[in-house]
Amino acid sequence: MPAQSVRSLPSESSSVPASVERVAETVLPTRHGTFRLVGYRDGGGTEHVVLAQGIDDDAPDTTGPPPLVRVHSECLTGDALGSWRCDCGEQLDAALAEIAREGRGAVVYVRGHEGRGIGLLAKLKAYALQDQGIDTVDANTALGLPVDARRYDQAAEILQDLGIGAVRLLSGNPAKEEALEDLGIRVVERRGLVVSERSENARYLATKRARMRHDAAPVADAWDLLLDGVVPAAPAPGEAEELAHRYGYVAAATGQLVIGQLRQSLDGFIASRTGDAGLHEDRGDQGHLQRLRALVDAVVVGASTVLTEDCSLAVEEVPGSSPVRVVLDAGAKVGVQARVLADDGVPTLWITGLGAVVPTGLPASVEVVRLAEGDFAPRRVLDILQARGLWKVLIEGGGKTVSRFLDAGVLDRLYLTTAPVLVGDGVPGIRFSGSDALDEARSAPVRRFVFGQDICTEFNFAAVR
Ligand SMILES: Nc1nc2c(ncn2[C@@H]2O[C@H](COP(=O)(O)OP(=O)(O)OP(=O)(O)O)[C@@H](O)[C@H]2O)c(=O)[nH]1
Ligand SMILES: [Zn+2]
Repeated sequence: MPAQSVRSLPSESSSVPASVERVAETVLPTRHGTFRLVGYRDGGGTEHVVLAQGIDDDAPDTTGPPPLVRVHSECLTGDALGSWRCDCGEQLDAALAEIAREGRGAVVYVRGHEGRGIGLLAKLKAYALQDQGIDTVDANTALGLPVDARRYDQAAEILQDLGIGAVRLLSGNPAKEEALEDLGIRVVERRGLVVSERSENARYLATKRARMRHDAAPVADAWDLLLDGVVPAAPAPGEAEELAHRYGYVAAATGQLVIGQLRQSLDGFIASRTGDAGLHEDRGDQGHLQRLRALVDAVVVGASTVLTEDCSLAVEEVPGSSPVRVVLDAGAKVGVQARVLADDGVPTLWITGLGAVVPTGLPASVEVVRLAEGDFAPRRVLDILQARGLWKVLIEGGGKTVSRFLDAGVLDRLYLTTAPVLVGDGVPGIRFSGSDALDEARSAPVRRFVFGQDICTEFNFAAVR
């Protein structure tokens, strides 16, 4: 027999009137910023809280769109204990993050909603039944309890008390929208929050969709979140977790971030003495360089690298857009045929010397920046990029360029990958002025990644600055 779809009980079915009373007001600093915390008690004695930002009850802002609002049902196991059986904790976290990002909105944290209104211990009994194979809907019914006993009149009254008559609702549950509308709150938009689908919650999420009319929750793709500058709160084990672990710091960075990367032979060369740079062909780096490019605003290379490798510096193998290309080329030696100067929709900053002769007829996407000879110092280059809004920068090569940025002390991180070959003599990789005493040698906390036969060492210089 096909599973029956269930509607929640209408809010009128409950006997106790809400009639909320505002009891306390303070502030709550959280990892998403500081929220106004307002405490209410309803007519049945249940206590509720609201976390709000940018909401002025006395002078509601009627100019812009209505605020983001989440009416969040209490869930001790999900919200406080980090349970993966449901998506509550992740939704609460995502709602606070979105509200903080907009600087305006409210989470109404509704107590008494535990277990869709049946209470904590009844929910645990329902979990025990689910452990034996029945779904979340039938488990409540088997206990002789309603599938969904939640009422929303207290939430509606709280919103009205805060001067919020219309909302953009953060919820995947159409019943919440209908209940609020019935109670006089205008829902101009409703959308679910991004959550991770895991083996532990997959059945629960599927049942919510199939039997409780929930929308399909937008499932977080960890890489998409990182590209959007968001660190996934609870990435699924496996690739998502690895990506969040490796690159979360790039997504989270708010100010300037300068990352160097270089792949060299074990004895420290990037090419043979004739300039054969075949070392770069098989990177075996699981898309590491592509991912770094996709996460930064600009990628910087020296002219020699462009001349020997004719790289496009584009993001091609992973989802994401190509960063602005920055070519350091005092003598304007890079020819117009070079791929970095191609008219391929990716902007290029061609930084050349004052007297260098630059060909005419360059594509509009190429901006030529002129610098005096002594002005190619790494900090000066970074200032030029920053002035153009390019805050996250990857110094991609070659050996001289990365070494100059390292020597200038401007690298926050350096990925130095060593390939298991010995070149003996050739184009040097990392070389810098160094120091007489070994205890002054550059060091920093490191992480190591194995890329095929290569070892990549990530120096976190920012941690010791
Ligand atoms: N009875 C019961 N309650 C559950 C179960 N899993 C989560 N809950 C409760 O369900 C409530 C959340 O309801 P959901 O249906 O997950 O989501 P929603 O609040 O209706 O919709 P969203 O706004 O999209 O989160 C919380 O109070 C949880 O404690 C379960 O298996 N059985
Ligand atoms: Zn939950």
